[in-house]
Amino acid sequence: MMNDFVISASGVEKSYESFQLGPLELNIEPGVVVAFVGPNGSGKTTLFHMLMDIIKPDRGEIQLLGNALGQDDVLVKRRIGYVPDLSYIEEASGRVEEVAQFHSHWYPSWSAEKWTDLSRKFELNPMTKVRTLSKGMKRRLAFSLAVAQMPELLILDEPSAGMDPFIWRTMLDEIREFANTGERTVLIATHTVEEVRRLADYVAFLYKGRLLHYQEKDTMLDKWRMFWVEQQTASGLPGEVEREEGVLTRIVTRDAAVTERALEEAGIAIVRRQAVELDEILHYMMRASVKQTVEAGTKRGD
Ligand SMILES: Nc1ncnc2c1ncn2[C@@H]1O[C@H](COP(=O)(O)OP(=O)(O)OP(=O)(O)O)[C@@H](O)[C@H]1O
Repeated sequence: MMNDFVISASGVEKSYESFQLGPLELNIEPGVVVAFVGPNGSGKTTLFHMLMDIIKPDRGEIQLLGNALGQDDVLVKRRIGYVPDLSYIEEASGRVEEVAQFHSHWYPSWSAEKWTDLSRKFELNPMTKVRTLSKGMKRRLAFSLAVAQMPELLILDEPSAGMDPFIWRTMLDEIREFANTGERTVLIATHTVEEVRRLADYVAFLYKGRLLHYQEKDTMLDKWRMFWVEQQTASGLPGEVEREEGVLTRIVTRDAAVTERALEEAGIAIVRRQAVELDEILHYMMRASVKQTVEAGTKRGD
């Protein structure tokens, strides 16, 4: 399996007692920022752990930066910056500058200049003992170390958790600047819509271990629409995600063009149309997934 993707996952599965991830197909091209969204327990961290080879998939194949996982791991890992959900920083001993020193030896693309800049912006005192840092400060440190590595691939698992709003803005600016060259790839798991809005080129929506949507954010914003129609229409139009009957019927669609065509063919005029905001799209995705799961369960008699 040779390709130009930064990440390529095929038929990847991982099962725990009460959770199954996959089967997952995912191809991520270089130079993009992908936001992984989805409710708690949908599998974001599990997926990142598999990418980082912290856990092994039960089935399937993952290629990272052109290498199958499990081969040349050390060399590949040196090209990846990773901010885990529970950072190893929690257990790091020594002072901030010692941890940075250690990093600089390990990662060949380490930029001392970038580290100096980030440690200043994130107010990291080189002499402070890492274990005495507050939760948010540890997060700042983990983020700064990962970015100063200047990796080809940056994987961030809820990086803003515990950060104050002021420093959060600094982090967003840094991620944007980091991704701006168009050569580096960033994966970010987040519950913050603003991070998706400001950073993402692609949105990956996970629900109960399944990748239900993987789409360019701008395409998504173009395709999702709300239509209001006067006449009653058969429900379940192509693209329809949700509807609300009233004086006018409001239809939410994830594919405006196909829904519009179906309405046209049925001779039904759209009296009003409106764009759907990103937070609403994520909300509807979530609701549609819950509904599908309940319906599938009812059919199976769960
Ligand atoms: N070692 C494990 N043993 C058993 N179950 C596990 C293990 N690790 C993860 N899980 C389960 O896998 C599921 C997915 O968890 P994961 O942490 O990947 O979700 P997430 O999308 O990152 O959630 P959050 O948004 O809360 O961070 C959860 O139900 C979790 O309990």
